[in-house]
Amino acid sequence: MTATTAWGVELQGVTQRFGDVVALDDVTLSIRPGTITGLLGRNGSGKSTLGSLLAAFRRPTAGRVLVDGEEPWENERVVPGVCFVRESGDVLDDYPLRDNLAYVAGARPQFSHELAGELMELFELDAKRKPSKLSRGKKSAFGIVVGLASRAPLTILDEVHLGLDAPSRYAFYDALLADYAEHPRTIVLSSHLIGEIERLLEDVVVLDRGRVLVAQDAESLHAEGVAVTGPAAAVGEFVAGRDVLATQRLGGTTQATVRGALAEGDERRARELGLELGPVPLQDLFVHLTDPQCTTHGPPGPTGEVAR
Ligand SMILES: Nc1ncnc2c1ncn2[C@@H]1O[C@H](COP(=O)(O)OP(=O)(O)OP(=O)(O)O)[C@@H](O)[C@H]1O
Repeated sequence: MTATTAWGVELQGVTQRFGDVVALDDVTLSIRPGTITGLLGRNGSGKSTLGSLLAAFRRPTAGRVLVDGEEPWENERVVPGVCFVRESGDVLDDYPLRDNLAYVAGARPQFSHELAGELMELFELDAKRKPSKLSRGKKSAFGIVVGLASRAPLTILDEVHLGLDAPSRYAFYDALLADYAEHPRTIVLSSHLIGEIERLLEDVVVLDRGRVLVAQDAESLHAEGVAVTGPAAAVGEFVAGRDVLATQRLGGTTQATVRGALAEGDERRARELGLELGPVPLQDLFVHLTDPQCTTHGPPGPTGEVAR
C-alpha cells in the first residue's frame, strides 16, 4: 500500500435552489475520508447537485460546503483534488482520447498514466479515437478511466456505468476496488444499480427530495433487517406478523426481506423450519425508505443516524 491522501467532506445546512426548485434542502452531512460512500436516491433527489457543489461547479444558495476543511469554490488547492465524473462525461469531444488524457493529467497532480493505460486496455478503448465517435458505453468507460486514473483525494463517480454492459460494469467494480486498496482515497459512488454496488460500499447516504434520509455505515444498515430464504410455506410462517419489505419467489424457494432486528429464539426457529438468514439487501431497504407511502422514514434501530 502506498502513501495516500483522502479528503473528508462536511456539508453544513446546505441549500441549493434552481428558481422554484429546491434541489438540496438544508443538508447537513459528513463523508468520512478514506471510504467508499454510496450516494443513493431516486431521480431528482439531488445527487448530481451535491456532486457539483463538492466539485465547485457552483456555489450553494445557502450553507457551507467543506472539502478537506475548506470551501472548494475558487479554491486553487482544493479544486485539483476533486474529480467529479458525470454520466454526461466532461470531455473534449473533438480531441482524441490520448489528448483528453494528457489534458486531465495536466490538471490532476496524482494522475497515473500507468493506470490509465491499463484501464484503456481493459475497456478496449482506442487512444486515437475521439469521444464524439464512441458508443455510449465506451464513452462511459472513458469517464471511468479518467475518474480512476486521476486518483483524486475526493473522487465522485456519478452514474458513470450508464450504457456499460454487465461484464464491463463488473470489470469497473473490480478495478475500482483493486486501485482503492492500493491507493485509498475518498470515493463517492452514485448509482441506481444498488444490488450491484452494495458490496463496494462502506457508508451509505440516501437523499430523498433534497434531504438526507439515511447517513450511516453499510454494515449497520445491513444489520437492520434480515433476508429469510427457504421453502415458501416455511418462510410465510416465519415472517407472519413481521414488517416484510419485499418478497421474491424462485421456483419453490422464497426470499422475504424483513425489517427489524431478530428476537431471541428467532435463529433457532429459522433453523428448525429449514430457513437461511442473511443480511438485508440494500435495494429492498432503499425502495421501502424512499416509497412516498412509507410513513416510518429512516431505518429502524436506536443507532440509525437519520437526519430528517
Ligand atoms: N441546472 C439546473 N437548473 C434547474 N434545475 C436543476 C438544475 N440541476 C438540477 N435541477 C433540478 O434539481 C433537482 C435535483 O436534480 P439532480 O440532478 O441533482 O438529481 P439526481 O438525484 O442527480 O437525479 P437523477 O438520479 O435523475 O440523475 C431536480 O428537480 C432537477 O430538475
